[in-house]
Amino acid sequence: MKILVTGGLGFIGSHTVVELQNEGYEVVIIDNLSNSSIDVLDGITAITNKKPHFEKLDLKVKADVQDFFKRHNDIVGIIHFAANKAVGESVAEPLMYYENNITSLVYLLQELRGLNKKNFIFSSSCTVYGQADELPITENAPVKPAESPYGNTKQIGEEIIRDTCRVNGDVKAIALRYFNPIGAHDSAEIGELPIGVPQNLVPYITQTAIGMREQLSVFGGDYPTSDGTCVRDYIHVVDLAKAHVVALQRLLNVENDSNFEFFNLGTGTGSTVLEAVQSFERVSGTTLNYKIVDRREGDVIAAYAETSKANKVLGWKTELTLDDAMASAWKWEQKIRTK
Ligand SMILES: NC(=O)c1ccc[n+]([C@@H]2O[C@H](COP(=O)([O-])OP(=O)(O)OC[C@H]3O[C@@H](n4cnc5c(N)ncnc54)[C@H](O)[C@@H]3O)[C@@H](O)[C@H]2O)c1
Ligand SMILES: O=c1ccn([C@@H]2O[C@H](COP(=O)(O)OP(=O)(O)O[C@H]3O[C@H](CO)[C@@H](O)[C@H](O)[C@H]3O)[C@@H](O)[C@H]2O)c(=O)[nH]1
Repeated sequence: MKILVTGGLGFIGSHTVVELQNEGYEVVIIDNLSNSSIDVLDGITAITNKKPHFEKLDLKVKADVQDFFKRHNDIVGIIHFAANKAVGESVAEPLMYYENNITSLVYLLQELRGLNKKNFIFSSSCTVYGQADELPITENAPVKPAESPYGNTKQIGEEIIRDTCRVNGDVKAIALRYFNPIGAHDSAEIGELPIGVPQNLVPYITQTAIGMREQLSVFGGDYPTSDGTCVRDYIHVVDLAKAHVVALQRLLNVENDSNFEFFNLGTGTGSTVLEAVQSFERVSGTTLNYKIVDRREGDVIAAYAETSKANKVLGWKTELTLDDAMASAWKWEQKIRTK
């Protein structure tokens, strides 16, 4: 069965391609390489022994998207990762974010018309909840006004899919709201490759430990949490990737009342920034140079998932720990810097 993975050479997409291939799916990747490298294809192939079909294509170019689907009208499922994802950049360049994240989605959904199987999985984010009133966060928590254009593209994206499903009963869609994906494949063949100075915690930690950055700034030590630092739900990217396979299987095999569903994907456990640092120090055997500095604008205090919907309905739960994720991120960082 042929599955299209957009953004399949990116961080989460590449790990999902591996899990799909492991389950026997035939994978076609679209990526414009705006935030990834063609080398990732070799990394995937080294793990699975099967090179996925790859097309360098920009989803913002409607004619190219239409042409792609003319040649691949036997696709039975689409997993749509391709998007810009840097929160700060989206504040500075809102139209770039709206153009890329929204038009790509619309062009893909338009092409569902020509497919016999119209199954669609969308990468959403826990950012849609903002600072939730209650923790852990259930799928019933209200969607809060977006803090950034990036966050808004995820909210609008979900609405576009909901509206599409409402009038097209044969379209089946699932939005997956990721908490904080981290880590790398255990083989260290693929992992996270941020361009420039990392904005996210874990790549900043590993780059500090390897000597590329002098010191980790811990943003805020006076939050109302157990140690004063923010709480997040860090999920191993391999666990996250596997959730896409079960979500796809649900779309392919299960008849249910709703043709648009959404699920939180997290571990259900919150960790503070300092607990994440301690986990890294534990598994790497290094001492990290860090300093507590002022709060970062826009950070929510705490976010972690209530995962029982995904556990029960998808039959999925995380298997890997924060320590596993940190160990894999460290292994990956060490491998790419010694290449
Ligand atoms: N990483 C996170 O913390 C996180 C959290 C929540 C949601 N998400 C969402 O998950 C998805 C994947 O995230 P990621 O961390 O793997 O990001 P990533 O940047 O590593 O991967 C995205 C891929 O999409 C490609 N791409 C972007 N625009 C494209 C276009 N117009 N045409 C073709 N390819 C294009 C990029 O080159 C890249 O390879 C994104 O939609 C992101 O918003 C990520
Ligand atoms: O150098 C750093 C980087 C981060 N942090 C802190 O670490 C935590 C996690 O930060 P980060 O890794 O940047 O993740 P989030 O800000 O939670 O956002 C990520 O997770 C969201 C939910 O999935 C996505 O929407 C965003 O795109 C993605 O960047 C926060 O408390 C940050 O203040 C630091 O203290 N120092």
